[in-house]
Amino acid sequence: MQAVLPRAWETPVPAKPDNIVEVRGLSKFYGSFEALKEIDLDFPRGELISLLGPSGCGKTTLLKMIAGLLQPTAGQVLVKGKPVTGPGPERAFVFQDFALMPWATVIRNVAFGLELRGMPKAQRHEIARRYIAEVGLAGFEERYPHELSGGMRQRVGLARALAVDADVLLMDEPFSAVDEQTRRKFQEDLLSLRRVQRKTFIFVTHSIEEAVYVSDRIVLLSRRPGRVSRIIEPDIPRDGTPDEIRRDRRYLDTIEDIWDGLKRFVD
Ligand SMILES: Nc1ncnc2c1ncn2[C@@H]1O[C@H](COP(=O)(O)OP(=O)(O)OP(=O)(O)O)[C@@H](O)[C@H]1O
Repeated sequence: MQAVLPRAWETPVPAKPDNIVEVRGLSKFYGSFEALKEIDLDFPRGELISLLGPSGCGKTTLLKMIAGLLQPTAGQVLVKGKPVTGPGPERAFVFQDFALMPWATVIRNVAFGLELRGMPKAQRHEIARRYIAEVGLAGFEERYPHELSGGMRQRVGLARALAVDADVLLMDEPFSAVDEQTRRKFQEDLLSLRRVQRKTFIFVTHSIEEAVYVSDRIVLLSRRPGRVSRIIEPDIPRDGTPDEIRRDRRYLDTIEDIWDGLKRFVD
């Protein structure tokens, strides 16, 4: 009997993953010091991805190369399929110290990226007000950074990044400078922002718990020169309360599993 061959139009075409950022063969030397080695990574659109690894493994270096703030020694970063040669409007970097202008009000700080683009004041302030409200700072538009707590300044930094409507938000330890309560509140805000906006968040953290709690995907880097050691997709329930999630067996087991992998890199 003759074998029945599938006809061309019946052959399923595998869907191309929608990767907004692709990192290909990326290496970085600082002089003769090798900080990162041959990194290959895909960052799917709309996901929250964290970079985790021992101190000095090159997390910030990787983030800055994705931002276009630092040139790789070898390899390249592609954003929407195009090679990165410098910073671009589709990526916004939220700095660790949020780099707010101390002499400018919250609204001016949030609207600053739009001001640089030459957008008229009324229009940029309308947009800025929307994002200030979205990060929970309505009513603080006319305040100055020194009048705000660390957690509030952090939100201003986030609102500024959101206001320029970048597809990718790059965050270097966004939760490091605040107390635990603010940190947890901010994590919830980040998760709800991710639900409503289809942004891709890439962030550096030192906290395994935090990475597991907020991430769709965790990239674990090895000790320097940093390489991709593992990629973890935490399978934890997202529909419970924060306390329920933090008590869930899968959440706790994922933390344990990552710690097992990480502790061999710690001296
Ligand atoms: N401009 C620079 N010149 C020389 N060496 C650098 C420079 N920037 C970073 N390094 C070194 O490269 C390595 C990676 O630095 P990077 O800040 O990317 O690591 P990291 O994983 O973010 O560190 P941490 O977790 O401690 O914040 C470190 O050993 C660091 O000392």
